[in-house]
Amino acid sequence: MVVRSSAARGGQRMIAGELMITGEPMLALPHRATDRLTTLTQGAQVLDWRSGSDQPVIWVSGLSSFEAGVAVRGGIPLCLPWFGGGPSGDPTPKHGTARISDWEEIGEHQYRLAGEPTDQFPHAWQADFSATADAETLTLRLTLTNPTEQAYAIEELAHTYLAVSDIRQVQVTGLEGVQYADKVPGAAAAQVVQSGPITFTGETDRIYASGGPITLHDPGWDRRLTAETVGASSTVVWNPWVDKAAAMADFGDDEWTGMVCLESGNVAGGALQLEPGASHTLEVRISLA
Ligand SMILES: O=P(O)(O)OC[C@H]1O[C@H](O)[C@H](O)[C@@H](O)[C@@H]1O
Repeated sequence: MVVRSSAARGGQRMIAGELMITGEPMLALPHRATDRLTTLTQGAQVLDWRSGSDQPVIWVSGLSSFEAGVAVRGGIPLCLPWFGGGPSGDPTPKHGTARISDWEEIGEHQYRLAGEPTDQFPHAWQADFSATADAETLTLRLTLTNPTEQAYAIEELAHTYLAVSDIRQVQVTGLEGVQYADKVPGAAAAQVVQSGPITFTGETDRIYASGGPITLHDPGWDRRLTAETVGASSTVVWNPWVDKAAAMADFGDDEWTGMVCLESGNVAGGALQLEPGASHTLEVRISLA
């Protein structure tokens, strides 16, 4: 099922809670909508945060599919137990199994998933996720537990899609002097050090070796958003720009101007090492500054 695009809704951004209120059968996936938050059972994915800002904070593509087993384009997918193609580049599905799995709802915006060993990731794991929000702050908590008797490395990432007025006008600060791997095809393989604020002038896809804190400055909406973390060693920054946006079926050709992904977690060289029986909690707080 394809949710009608924002354009088809008269320029209004699709707001998941609104779907409940109007009773339109548009959001086919099981979800929970409360005053501030909408989360999906699939992926334990935050779909919307109705903050105190006049403008949306969380971005969802007007072309996203909301079919079971298909990744939703937008919100906050959780990439787990690997990110991208994992350390070897081989595992599929991309970004791990968690975002397309049904989690068990154990409370209001609280979910649990018991990951079974697979060929791609031959270890059991458990994930507990919760999201809480008020007008100023959205807080995510993801606890990973290794229930096995073997230590292993595991990747995790809160893949936050943020709405912006115009990607060409925004800046991200907080990663100055931090090393990053540039994943844009054709980029040099060597690590680069960030010099000054991040600005966007083309396809951007980077893994920074720092969990922040970072600030997104959006002069067009006269807004600043901060992302503070506990237990994160990586930040991924992504905007597909023109060609990659056009190549994605679930991404509007012009939508790249209105979004940026600022993703927090532990990936690549910063993957978690989990000892037998050990747990690790990642906390991400996104606030209006
Ligand atoms: O299209 P998806 O599988 O949802 O991935 C969307 C994007 O996610 C991350 O930001 C990666 O760094 C990008 O390389 C990727 O293109």
